[in-house]
Amino acid sequence: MHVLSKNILNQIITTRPSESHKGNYGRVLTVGGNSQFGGAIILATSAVIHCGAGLSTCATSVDNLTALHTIVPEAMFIPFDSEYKLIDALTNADVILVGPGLGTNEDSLKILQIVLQHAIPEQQLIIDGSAITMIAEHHEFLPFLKELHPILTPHQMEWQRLSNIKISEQDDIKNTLYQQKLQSTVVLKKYHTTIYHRDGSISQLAIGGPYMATGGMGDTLAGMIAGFLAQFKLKNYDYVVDAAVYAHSAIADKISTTKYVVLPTNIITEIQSFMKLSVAP
Ligand SMILES: NC(=O)C1=CN([C@@H]2O[C@H](COP(=O)(O)OP(=O)(O)OC[C@H]3O[C@@H](n4cnc5c(N)ncnc54)[C@H](OP(=O)(O)O)[C@@H]3O)[C@@H](O)[C@H]2O)[C@@H](O)CC1
Ligand SMILES: Nc1ncnc2c1ncn2[C@@H]1O[C@H](COP(=O)(O)OP(=O)(O)O)[C@@H](O)[C@H]1O
Ligand SMILES: [Mg+2]
Repeated sequence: MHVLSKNILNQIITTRPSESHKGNYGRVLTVGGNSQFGGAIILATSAVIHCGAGLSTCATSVDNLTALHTIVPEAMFIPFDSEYKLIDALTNADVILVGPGLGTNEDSLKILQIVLQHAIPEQQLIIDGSAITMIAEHHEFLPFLKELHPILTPHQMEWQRLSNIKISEQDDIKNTLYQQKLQSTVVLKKYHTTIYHRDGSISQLAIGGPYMATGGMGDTLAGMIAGFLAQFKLKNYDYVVDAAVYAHSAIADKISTTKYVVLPTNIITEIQSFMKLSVAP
């Protein structure tokens, strides 16, 4: 077990080469946000953009279009119920995040199915929120995980649904056993979030705290992981995931010195300054 420290940040966050353009910093597709949970995908997409991904497209309910463009005009939009537009966007993405606020009804299920069928192992796939809950209920999706090797970001109840390991019984031995079966990276979100990597190594946070317990905090983390993966293209992406998870809680800790609770939008506002300060000297 490796306890993450701030050293991870300046290993990953580097000065950008002058001769570069948006295409060098990754194309991200975020998929989620039904008419009830639009905030989730807007937070995730905002986090992607504030981390520095080059181009971001949000596939969401048309109900969220005005809010999305008001909050992050940098994001492009496609309606997530247009099958051909979704497939086209999936084909063009380097990194795909599916699940924040997607919901779990028949329409959500169809969208998840399209994503899993059209993503390829060369892309980075992050699966969060409702998408994890649906995979837990539809075991026919499990073979896609073994083929695509995604990054799963469950909270403890989502992990219980997927793994059948009760929250009270979740420990590194049981968690690793199931995570290895899935052939996926698992970011198990909790007080001192633990990351189970595909090579069997485990990283853990020793930072973060209850001031982070606000809806949308996990959606923001998922967006940060996507934004980091899009631009920091290391062969060993484990370190990139570790860095994003560390940065999310480190920003929260910093804000919590002057604020009783830390909102996801507070984190998003701080990402750019925090990353600037984290570049290796
Ligand atoms: N602004 C928006 O649009 C927002 C949209 N959102 C979107 O909503 C969708 C549903 O996601 P969800 O996480 O809100 O609900 P769900 O999956 O049912 O889990 C909650 C259940 O699990 C239990 N529980 C136990 N341990 C837990 C733990 N450590 N962490 C958390 N929960 C824990 C918990 O127990 P209880 O609270 O009853 O004690 C409860 O019974 C998803 O797509 C998400 O992206 C949200 O992000 C909010 C902001
Ligand atoms: N007590 C806590 N200590 C540390 N981190 C916390 C605490 N409570 C919540 N968090 C963090 O907040 C996020 C919650 O994720 P999640 O439940 O998926 O939120 P949402 O789906 O509402 O966006 C995770 O990153 C988790 O680690
Ligand atoms: Mg969540």
